[in-house]
Amino acid sequence: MTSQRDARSSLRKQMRRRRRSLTATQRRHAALALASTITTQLLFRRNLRWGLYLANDGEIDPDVLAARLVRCRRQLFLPVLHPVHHGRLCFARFYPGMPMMRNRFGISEPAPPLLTVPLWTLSTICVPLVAFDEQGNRLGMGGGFYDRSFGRFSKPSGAATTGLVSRPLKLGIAFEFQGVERLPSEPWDIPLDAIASDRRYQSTASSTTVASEQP
Ligand SMILES: Nc1nc2c(c(=O)[nH]1)N(C=O)[C@@H](CNc1ccc(C(=O)N[C@@H](CCC(=O)O)C(=O)O)cc1)CN2
Ligand SMILES: Nc1ncnc2c1ncn2[C@@H]1O[C@H](COP(=O)(O)OP(=O)(O)OP(=O)(O)O)[C@@H](O)[C@H]1O
Repeated sequence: MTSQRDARSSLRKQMRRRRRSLTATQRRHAALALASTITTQLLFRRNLRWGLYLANDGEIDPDVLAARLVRCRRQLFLPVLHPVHHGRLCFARFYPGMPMMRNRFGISEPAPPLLTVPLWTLSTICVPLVAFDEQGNRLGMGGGFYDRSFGRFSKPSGAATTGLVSRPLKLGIAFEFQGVERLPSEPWDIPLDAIASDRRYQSTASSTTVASEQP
């Protein structure tokens, strides 16, 4: 158990170092390529409400994707550290130019008063990754925020599901080099439905259905 924790921790360090070491040009190319891998998918046209993130610690930047979503009149939401439920995230509507404040990790988030929405009302949540595997297992920054937030909505039951549609679609976002053959999963890990990188878009083995709605 401890060795598994050590392995995750050293992989986290290694991947974080590698992504921070990219040049500005490499980052720009990757951000453009990432946007292309997503905008060519059906879900880009179908899905209206997108959870994104503001790049931090060398993460692949979804800013080009965000600009294209805004141009296509999609609604954007950003994660905010939950003010009441410690260790969880809530998602707040984001408008370019709105007032922002830094959270305790130094990441900008929409400032109060917040327009938060239930997680299941989003169609896609782009999840920042430190590492991932083909099965949809993920390694994040180690706070457990996404796992805790997804936990209640992971099963295709109740309000999160209408017919075959399971919401939100959990779309992991990363540089291609962050992919590893096999990540040991922990009991609390919620697998991703799909992964988008600067090279490809791929549904994972854990994926059930693609969340979609007509504009
Ligand atoms: N862009 C982005 N936003 C995000 C996340 C993320 O991974 N990326 N999160 C995903 O969960 C949440 C924030 N979680 C985070 C967890 C740890 C650290 C971090 O830098 N940890 C430091 C030690 C922090 C400390 O002083 O306690 C470190 O590991 O160096 C950052 C964000 C919500 N927003
Ligand atoms: N659903 C949960 N309920 C309670 N504790 C949890 C849950 N999910 C994760 N944790 C706790 O959070 C800690 C960090 O988990 P983990 O290493 O999987 O984070 P991560 O997936 O890398 O981070 P993040 O989800 O923020 O990207 C773990 O030690 C675990 O105890």
